[in-house]
Amino acid sequence: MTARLSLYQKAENELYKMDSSVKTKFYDFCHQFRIDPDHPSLDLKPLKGDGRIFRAKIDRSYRALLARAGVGADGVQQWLIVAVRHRKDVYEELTVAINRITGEIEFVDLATVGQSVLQRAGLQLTPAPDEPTTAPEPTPMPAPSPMPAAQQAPTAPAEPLLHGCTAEDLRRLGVADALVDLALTVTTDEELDQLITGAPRLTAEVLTGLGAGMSVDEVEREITQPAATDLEPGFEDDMAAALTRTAVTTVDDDIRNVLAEGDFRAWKVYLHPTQRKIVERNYSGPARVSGGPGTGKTIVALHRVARLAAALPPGHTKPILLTTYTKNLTADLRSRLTSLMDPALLDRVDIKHIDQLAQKVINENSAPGAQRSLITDDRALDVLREVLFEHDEQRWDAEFLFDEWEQVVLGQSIGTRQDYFKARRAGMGRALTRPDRAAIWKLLDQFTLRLNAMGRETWAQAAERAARYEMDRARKIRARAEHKENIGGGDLIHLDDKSSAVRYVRHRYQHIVVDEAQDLSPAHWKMLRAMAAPGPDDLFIASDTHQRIYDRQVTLSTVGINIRGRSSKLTLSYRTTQEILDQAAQVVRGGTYDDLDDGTDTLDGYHSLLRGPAPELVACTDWTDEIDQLAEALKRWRAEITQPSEDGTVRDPSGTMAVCVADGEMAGRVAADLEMKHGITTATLTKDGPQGGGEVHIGTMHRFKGLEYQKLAIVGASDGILPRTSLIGKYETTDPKRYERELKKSRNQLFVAATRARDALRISWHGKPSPFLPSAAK
Ligand SMILES: Nc1ncnc2c1ncn2[C@@H]1O[C@H](COP(=O)(O)OP(=O)(O)OP(=O)(O)O)[C@@H](O)[C@H]1O
Repeated sequence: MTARLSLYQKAENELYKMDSSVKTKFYDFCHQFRIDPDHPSLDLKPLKGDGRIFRAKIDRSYRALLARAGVGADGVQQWLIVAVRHRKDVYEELTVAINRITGEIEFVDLATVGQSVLQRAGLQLTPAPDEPTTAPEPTPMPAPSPMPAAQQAPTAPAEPLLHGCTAEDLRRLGVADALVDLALTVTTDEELDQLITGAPRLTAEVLTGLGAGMSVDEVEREITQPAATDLEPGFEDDMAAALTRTAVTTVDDDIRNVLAEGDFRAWKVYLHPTQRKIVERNYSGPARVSGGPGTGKTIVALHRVARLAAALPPGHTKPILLTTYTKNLTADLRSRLTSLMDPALLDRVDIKHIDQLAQKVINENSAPGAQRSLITDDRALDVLREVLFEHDEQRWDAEFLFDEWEQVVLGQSIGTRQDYFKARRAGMGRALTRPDRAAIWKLLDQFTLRLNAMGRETWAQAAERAARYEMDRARKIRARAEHKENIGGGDLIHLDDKSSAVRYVRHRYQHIVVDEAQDLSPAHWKMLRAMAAPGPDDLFIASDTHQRIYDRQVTLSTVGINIRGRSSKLTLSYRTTQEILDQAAQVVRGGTYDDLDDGTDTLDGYHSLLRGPAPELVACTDWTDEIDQLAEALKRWRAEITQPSEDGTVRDPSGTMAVCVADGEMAGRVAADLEMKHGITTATLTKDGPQGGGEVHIGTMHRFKGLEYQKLAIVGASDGILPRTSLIGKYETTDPKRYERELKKSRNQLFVAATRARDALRISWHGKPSPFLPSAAK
């Protein structure tokens, strides 16, 4: 090998989409280049313009654009492929520079900037001359010629879109020099979008933020500063050092597999600098990452698990726990982690959903045959109703008491009547006097005794019991450590601690990583806290309280988890287009959201670089009309997805489209109507994942947590269904605080559902639209 070759991330993404015949020639090109970059068949030549950029021949039609990236420590010359272009699309207006904020190598091709902007800036693109033997080609993308005077708009030129910023501001924020003046001439959103599409990453993020109305200071705080790196003087000329900071793929014999993996590979390799910092930081205690939907919280959590596992000393235990709230998400985490990690290291990670973990603890602590079986909340409520009926109790209904039990009694692990008298009931609505509390305690006591007698317990009860066992275990570990310290260290074998179980008991895990943490209950947190010894990197929490869809509130500091000073935020959505994100943000706008602690969380700075069609908001006349129109949309989407690509491949549409509804009954109706009336095959989303082999996934909003689909339809978004007035309306007068909580839960469900869509979102209703869709009411 005489040259080391790397592939710029944007170039790799472009290559994924190219025809397989071009890819094959590209592999051959790379092979030849690494052996001898000066081989005559490659025809490596510097381009005019920037001077740092070279072009080399892949085949008759395609050219690789390359930059020299210094010499490696082993003396081998390094080259970076910044783009692969058809020879007709190579112009001289190309630049390679080192970004003053990130220190990364950035490539800018002005051919990707919109014509109107270039024209306004008075720029002409010059086709780069190709080999002289080539017959002259008509200039494929003629430089814009000035418009005839008669056609020129008589009105004053439109105001620049970024009129509040100066060139100096843009430079300070990290916009690539080659694009600063052009960005300031942009006058419409469309022009800005086009400029952003071809721009380097930080430039694109900064301009998107400014275009969305963020101030220069906000962009600096939310986008620029998190991406900043310490740079030595003279960094602008040190391409070899810049290469180490740039997201690239080293080109080796594996490049064929790399390109074959396509988009799937992106999240495994290219972490955003803000994501990478969170993954790589050493935390002195519990840490939290927050961020809107699709910003990569799960990706960060997975990479963090991989990094923690790689740092473990060799062994055969599972010192890392990766957990989340639901079963189907746990399966998803497992499959993504499997594709990210070496199997030997993966073996050191325990992947369990939170209830599975609680059950494991309970089983370990229960005598054989003494286990209680689980009962659903609905069934437990029936038992409570029976108790109330037998006591002829009418002051409080079963729902109120059940809520009180879950949120206050179990939520705060209250074990005695005296403690219940003192319990905090913030956010619970209806005030309760001391005699009220005495009566309620008695009723709840009867209720739990009855469940006990039936040999049953709810999930929340099981979680609370597991937390108590685990806290007890942690106390024993602490006592043993203190004892050992008091006696001056050493082995406890010959001392008074007779129980071998206590002697060998240890914390279950060294590191715990929690995804979708906003839905865990206080009992879950107490259990997790007790499972790892407090210390460096003990707990890592990924959450977004805007996506809390179960009625669980927790202040981590009250369960012994202190995340102060160890919180970070992600703001760039990798999943959703800006258009979908704007629609979804309307749903939760104006609400206040906690940060799992005493502070608040916002979606400030949340943005996307992806662009797509505006979400469709569709008013229908009745259910039949809604289903008919849905079926039409699904068929249209299917046709788009199965459109053959350049090389004739047709994509399998299964699992790329989904329909989301408010409840299970509606899911059944939609599936039956689509299948029977329209011949569209469906699969139902269950807690174990999609069941049935059909193409379109259908499920309730709860089931969509953490998932994503290329195209998604939300059906039945009517007033009365979102929110479900028949269920929660009664609280409006009897328990206004609970009413507010229920409304928020319902809003969050719609927010979660809407942000599952990657490219297309469609929301329909009949009757009056949901009040959570302000733009639909217009
Ligand atoms: N650095 C990255 N490069 C490429 N793709 C990424 C990157 N980070 C995240 N993604 C992609 O963005 C999508 C959303 O990521 P992820 O599921 O981690 O987001 P999230 O914040 O956990 O979302 P949610 O809160 O909605 O569940 C996924 O398809 C993921 O592969």
